[in-house]
Amino acid sequence: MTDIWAVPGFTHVRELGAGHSGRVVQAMDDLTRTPVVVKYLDERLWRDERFQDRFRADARVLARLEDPGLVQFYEYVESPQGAAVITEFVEGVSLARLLDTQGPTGPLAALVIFGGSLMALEALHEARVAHGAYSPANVLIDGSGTGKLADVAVTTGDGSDARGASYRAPELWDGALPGPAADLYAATAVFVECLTGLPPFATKNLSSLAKAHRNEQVPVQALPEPLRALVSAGLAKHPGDRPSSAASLLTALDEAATAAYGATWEAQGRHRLAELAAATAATPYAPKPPPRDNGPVASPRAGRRRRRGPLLATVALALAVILAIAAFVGLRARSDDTAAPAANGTPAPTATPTPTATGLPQTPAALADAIGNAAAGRGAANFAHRRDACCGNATAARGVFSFTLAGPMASDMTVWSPVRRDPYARRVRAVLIDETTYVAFRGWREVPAVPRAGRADATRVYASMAAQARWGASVHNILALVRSSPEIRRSGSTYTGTAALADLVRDGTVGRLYAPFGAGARVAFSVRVGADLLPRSLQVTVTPRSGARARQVFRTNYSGWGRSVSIKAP
Ligand SMILES: Nc1ncnc2c1ncn2[C@@H]1O[C@H](COP(=O)(O)OP(=O)(O)OP(=O)(O)O)[C@@H](O)[C@H]1O
Repeated sequence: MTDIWAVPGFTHVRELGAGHSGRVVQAMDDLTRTPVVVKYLDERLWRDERFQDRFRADARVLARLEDPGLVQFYEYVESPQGAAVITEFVEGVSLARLLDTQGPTGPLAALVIFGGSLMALEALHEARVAHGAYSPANVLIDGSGTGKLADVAVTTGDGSDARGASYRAPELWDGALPGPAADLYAATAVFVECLTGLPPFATKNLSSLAKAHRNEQVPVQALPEPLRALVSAGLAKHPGDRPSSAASLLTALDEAATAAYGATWEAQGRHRLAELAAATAATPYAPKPPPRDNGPVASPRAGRRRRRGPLLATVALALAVILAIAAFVGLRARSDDTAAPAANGTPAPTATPTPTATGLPQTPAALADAIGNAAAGRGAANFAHRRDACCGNATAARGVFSFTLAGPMASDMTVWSPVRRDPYARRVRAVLIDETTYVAFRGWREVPAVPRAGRADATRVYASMAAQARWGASVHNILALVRSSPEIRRSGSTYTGTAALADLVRDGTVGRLYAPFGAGARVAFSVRVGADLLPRSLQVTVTPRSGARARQVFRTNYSGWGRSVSIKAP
């Protein structure tokens, strides 16, 4: 029985819950002391050979896939007693719980959730894996308002999960296996729920729900007008009529959002989402047991929200504001736990005591000084960096850097293209010291910062990817972004702002990162700090004047601040 089997090498900390696909336990990796989640698969799944075959293949891909929008997959363990999936532990709340306790999120936060999910789905689909069970229960939102998709590919796809039925694409009701187009349908259905509080077809039982998904018109009248076309496209009945990829739906989303809500929609939406996540974390919650597989399938949240009167909504809002303030302290206190697992599996050192909210920096200059001093005091950290681009140029890197306020950061990293079949998808080590980059591609080679004329060979391409990752992940980048922002907004431990591109380009260190985007590009950022004011994550979105089609997103997670490193030329 799965209930009595425990994966060796992990100490259970607490039960997180049990869903359709299994029992979920927070645990500690005994070797690396990293917090993880162990999902013990339901017997129905691990005894299903078709599931096993498919999941083994997906697990091999997922173990190599790193994306800030996906709960990091670590390992799939099989034994005669059961099977378990080991993943990253996310300190946060599920979107299901957020919707359950807070109701609709408002359009900007809904767009941030939808956009973040599409970005993660694009990474998955590029790797030829479908999520297969996208639903609010499988979107986890951390304290900075960043969503991560959990439970990737953990589904038989046989439609036996009644709770997922509200998001299930028409073709799945007809027996097709889950594919990318079904993921787009599910993500759009969840977007509708974020906007309205109800999934698109909130009907009573499986057969009328199946009929609605197959035949009923999408009810877009209740949605904000500028977002209707997005929903109609994502919920097209025929998979072939939906957008051709998550990236193309994301482009449409960005264009619609910018036209309707202005250039700062994303920063505002993330801010709102972080507030909602904080209020959710502070709201007592007892999830309802999942509906019986053939029972009513309308979202368990639906009935409750439909009955909410205006008075109740006002009281709930007031309570949420109070709780958000209370939750802020709690989230900050725990923020060290949320750092990405270190590149070498070493968890971050223990946090210093939480400062009070009134002691936090309030202006861009004060924040930059506080972060710079904190980082210089620790001197080194692990980082995981990813640059997602609409059309090529994607880069992933993971490693360690050393930081001083005066000089450029020295970095020792592994760098690669996360795009499948890209000629640079092979992982290569690079060491960057001052103006020199050393790349280990067919033996170590030294590449000067200003390359000689001539065709770029692989070593030089990797050197340029590593240089971008170094500056993209750098503390200098955070400081330049914060300093060039006319104002910053704080929500919990996350600061958001909009930086001035011209100032960034003039910056002697990170300028070369932004120069190619040209005048008129829009730079929005959000940086999450720990209680010790050390950076934990950074997200930067650069939208050139040419629009969303050329949009680039840089994301970096930091951990292991204060580790001792010595980065030397190889
Ligand atoms: N990686 C994770 N980090 C933190 N919490 C998690 C993680 N994965 C799941 N959880 C939490 O564990 C609980 C149970 O998760 P589970 O996946 O079983 O729920 P579910 O999605 O409702 O079920 P299912 O997908 O199996 O139908 C949920 O509260 C979920 O938020």
